[in-house]
Amino acid sequence: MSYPATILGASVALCSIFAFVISKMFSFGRRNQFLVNGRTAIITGGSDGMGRAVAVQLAKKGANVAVVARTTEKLQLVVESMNAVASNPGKQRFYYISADLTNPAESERVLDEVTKWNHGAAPDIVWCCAGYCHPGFFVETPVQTLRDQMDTVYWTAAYTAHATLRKWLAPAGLDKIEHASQSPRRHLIFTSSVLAFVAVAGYDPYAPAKAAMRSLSDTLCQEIEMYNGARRNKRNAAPAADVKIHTIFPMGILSPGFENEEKIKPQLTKSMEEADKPQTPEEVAGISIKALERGDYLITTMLIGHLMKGTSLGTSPRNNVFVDTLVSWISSLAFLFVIWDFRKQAWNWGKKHGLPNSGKEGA
Ligand SMILES: NC(=O)C1=CN([C@@H]2O[C@H](COP(=O)(O)OP(=O)(O)OC[C@H]3O[C@@H](n4cnc5c(N)ncnc54)[C@H](OP(=O)(O)O)[C@@H]3O)[C@@H](O)[C@H]2O)C=CC1
Ligand SMILES: CCCCCCCCCCCCCCCC(=O)[C@@H](N)CO
Repeated sequence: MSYPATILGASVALCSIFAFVISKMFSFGRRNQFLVNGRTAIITGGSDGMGRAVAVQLAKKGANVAVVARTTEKLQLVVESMNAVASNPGKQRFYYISADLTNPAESERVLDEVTKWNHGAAPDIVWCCAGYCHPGFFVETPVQTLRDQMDTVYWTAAYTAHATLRKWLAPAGLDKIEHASQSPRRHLIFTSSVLAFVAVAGYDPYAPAKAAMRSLSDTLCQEIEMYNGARRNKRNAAPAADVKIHTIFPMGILSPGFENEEKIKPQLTKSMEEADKPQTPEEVAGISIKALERGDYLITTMLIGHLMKGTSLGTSPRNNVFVDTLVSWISSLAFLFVIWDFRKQAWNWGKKHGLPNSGKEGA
């Protein structure tokens, strides 16, 4: 092992032990911040991969769940799985809607249809998981694919958020405004990627859309406080419940989507992300739900993910000021090495193999 790698490893290990101890100290005895039992959730992209795992786990915890995606057959299977694990089989209800969420009118239809199904009440939890990744180098990728990625990754989430927040933030009649203690908060959850924190060559069509989602999340997270504050103004109309925003930043997830992306992923990209050991959708869903229960805002699912977030905290609200600050100090040093290493890997790749398509027919 080389000298910088040893120092890096030692500091990472020390930092994680320290961070773990401090975070345990702070979270001891805290209330569950993500109540799902008896509440109603929409999961977009709920027919496969992480979205499906989230849907099944929320069903297990007692939620009513509506899953949304395009393919009906897969959605029906998920409804069966949710029925099989429901903790309160007589009472819980499950539903699916086939919709292409790249169309904003469809996002509105989904919210309206679920509200109707939920006896006229808007859902309590909306978790955006829809999306897939089309990796490739920028100039090798047709412009239409670049646009498609923005549509499926960013816009499906932004449209869903827009339709949801328009319902949640509409002023309720004074009699409908409930005290924070009576009405648990509503949660809007985005699913981004660690690629919003750290650049990896070959993710040009996809990473910008995930970074845009993080920016929307940060901006909303600030703006939503105005609406939450308005609920403490006793004289005027205000939203019926407080709203919290969260974003999940997974590393690789062993899903059908991931299998497809592996088939077209450039070798250089594969070698850069070698340190990533993909997790199962169930692991990612479970870790994310635990973090939501702690009340976390920007959520990563494993050590390398925590470090990638640490180097890119910017002005995002912190989960824990001490732990996040400590990790960001370590990360900012560790990534000085990674930035240099990634650029060197790219340069060496070109030197060894030439242009990406050289030697291929029609290049
Ligand atoms: N897999 C990975 O390595 C990583 C994934 N992520 C992100 O996590 C999320 C889940 O990924 P993953 O578990 O791989 O999911 P999958 O690719 O396995 O499943 C994607 C889901 O989204 C649905 N979907 C796709 N396009 C649309 C659309 N236009 N309208 C409605 N639904 C749509 C799919 O159903 P259907 O096709 O029937 O519409 C399916 O339910 C995605 O946002 C992804 O970008 C983040 C980091 C890593
Ligand atoms: C000391 C710290 C060392 C850190 C090394 C950095 C390692 C980079 C790993 C990159 C992982 C990229 C996962 C992409 C997930 C994703 O979004 C796609 N699969 C799309 O679906």
